[in-house]
Amino acid sequence: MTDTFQSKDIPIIDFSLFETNQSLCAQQIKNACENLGFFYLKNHGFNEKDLEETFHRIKLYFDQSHEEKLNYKINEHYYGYIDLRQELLDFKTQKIGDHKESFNFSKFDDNDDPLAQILPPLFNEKKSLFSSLSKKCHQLCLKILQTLAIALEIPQSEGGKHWFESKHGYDLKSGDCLRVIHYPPTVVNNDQEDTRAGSHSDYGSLTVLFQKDIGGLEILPHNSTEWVPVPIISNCVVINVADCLQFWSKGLFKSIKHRVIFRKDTRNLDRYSIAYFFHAGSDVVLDHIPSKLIPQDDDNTKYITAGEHLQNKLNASYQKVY
Ligand SMILES: O=C(O)CCC(=O)C(=O)O
Ligand SMILES: [Fe+2]
Repeated sequence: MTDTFQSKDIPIIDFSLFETNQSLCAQQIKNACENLGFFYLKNHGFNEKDLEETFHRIKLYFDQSHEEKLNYKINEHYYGYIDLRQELLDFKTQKIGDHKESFNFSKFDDNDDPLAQILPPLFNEKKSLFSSLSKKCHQLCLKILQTLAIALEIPQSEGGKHWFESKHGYDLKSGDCLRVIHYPPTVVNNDQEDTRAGSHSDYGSLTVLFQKDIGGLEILPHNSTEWVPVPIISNCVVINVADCLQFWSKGLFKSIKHRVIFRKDTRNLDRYSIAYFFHAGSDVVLDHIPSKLIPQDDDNTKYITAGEHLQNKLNASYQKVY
């Protein structure tokens, strides 16, 4: 990767290839995960009308009073409402928290588990919209992992293209989270620093990101010093590799830093986005991926679980105790 990397170099992968030419799809996704760790996906299968309706609901939710939102504030499992400035993604350099508020949904339970997350009324009324989005994001990520397993040539005897799947079941306890985010306009004047979301990498295996109307997302490609905008491309979702998959693949797949800045032209506008953070089950041991393309471990390698990996990351990034 050189310093001349530009937005137009971010790969756009046509996911209809998953049905028509899986090995080509696998090669393209593997290349993107190895080189940049960030790519657009078109023909991803999400219904544009449902996404419109979801964004509309999200706006209604964040338009409510602060008191109302605090009735469902984030709990010890990291699900619920997260206040403005409460999260500090770039905890090493930023002095104040991100200029955003968000709501984290746990995975949706079909069995009416009494311990399941209680949703605010505005989300509960449209629960099926959010539950189907959560499940579709999860299924998409499973397919992406299938393509990686194909490209990694994981032997059939080890599970072949399904190797990652049982480790990421929707029914497993994990850090998976559908997050909706509202970035209000900045109140800080021009010569002071403020940011919508500080520089960070994501924690799990993969992230699916839906941006809408207002740009500001930027990436810092591996070995580069220049931030590169990730413009909104209609009908495309953004996929990125996250830290756990980078760790698990011994650095073959890149989890790169990204951030959301206040662009001059849109700093006075609200921005909304939706992210699905896709994780391995908390008890899954991040041991060797059976592929000759993954560097071998030495005998002293100590394996940790996906849950331990995530906890290390989370402990550092929240300012407040719950
Ligand atoms: O809102 C965005 O575009 C990016 C959000 C993000 O990177 C995150 O929440 O991890
Ligand atoms: Fe992120």
